[in-house]
Amino acid sequence: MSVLLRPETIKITRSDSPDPVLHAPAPIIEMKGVYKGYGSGVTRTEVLSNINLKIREGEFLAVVGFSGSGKTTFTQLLAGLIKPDQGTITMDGKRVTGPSPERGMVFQNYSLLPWLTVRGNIALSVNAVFKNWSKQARRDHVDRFIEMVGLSHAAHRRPHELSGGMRQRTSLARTLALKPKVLLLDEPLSALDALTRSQLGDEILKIWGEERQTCLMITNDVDEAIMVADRIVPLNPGPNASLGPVFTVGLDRPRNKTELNDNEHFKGLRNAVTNYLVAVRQRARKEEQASTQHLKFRLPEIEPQDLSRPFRAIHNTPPR
Ligand SMILES: Nc1ncnc2c1ncn2[C@@H]1O[C@H](COP(=O)(O)OP(=O)(O)OP(=O)(O)O)[C@@H](O)[C@H]1O
Repeated sequence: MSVLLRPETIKITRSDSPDPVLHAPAPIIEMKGVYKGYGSGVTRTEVLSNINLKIREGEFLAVVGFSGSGKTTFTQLLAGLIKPDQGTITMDGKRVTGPSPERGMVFQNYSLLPWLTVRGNIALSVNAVFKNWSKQARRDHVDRFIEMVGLSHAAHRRPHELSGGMRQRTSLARTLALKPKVLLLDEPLSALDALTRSQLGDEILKIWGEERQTCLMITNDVDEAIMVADRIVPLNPGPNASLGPVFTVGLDRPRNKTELNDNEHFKGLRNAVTNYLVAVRQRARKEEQASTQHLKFRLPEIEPQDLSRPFRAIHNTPPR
């Protein structure tokens, strides 16, 4: 099994594809020397370390990483929900200092308001962002996005009356309806069963194809990343997680999962990304073991006492 650990960009492209570097559109988002950790003193956790990334306008970028590596932290930084400890994040050349409707985020756990219907959840955001529009225009807009995610029949239902897939569709429609320039998807499919996951993945791609937003998806599934992305960036295991080399996907769209299973390019790319992730995890574990090896505890030299029969203590007590 070959392990790819080259630090430069790894390009696995079809020979007839245009060179993705030469034809690269301008970056819409740029992260420069970004560090982020939580807590202070001995409880401090360094999560992300020296993150440098350019997200190109209109591209679909997937960030893959193991659980706990800092993927959510990464998306929250891009969304402006949290601030870097060091470094800068810019969008269209302007510094990201807080959340903005220009960067829409779809969360792992739907985060819908339970007392509102599908329409109500979407309308709440639309009414807040497009205050200047007429009531009818806002209503039509909400209906358009409900239809886009195939939920017209369930528009009146509340979250507890929806399946996981329908909740995630509502969450997606709510974010898309704000017409963000950049769509941030934080493991949007991870809570779904395999079939719904694949269907909703296809729908996200269809919508992305129509709207041509810039899209960043976080996932822990390499196959899923290859199915959707133009480029894949691994997030190395934390603490102090940094980004790995960029893998260019270069497969024609639309991509068909069943057909790709026999595609040599797909298999090669899957192996390359998976091997990279496995190798960096092994290296991280070894480094962790090495750093804790000197922490050996010396046990005090004491004889353990048998406390299982407390009555012996009474019998052994010398007479007064
Ligand atoms: N608000 C916080 N305060 C303290 N530690 C945090 C906070 N948020 C995340 N962490 C820690 O940061 C690390 C990375 O968490 P994060 O949620 O970004 O990873 P993740 O890759 O998205 O994980 P998962 O795939 O399990 O969702 C973890 O060790 C987590 O415990």
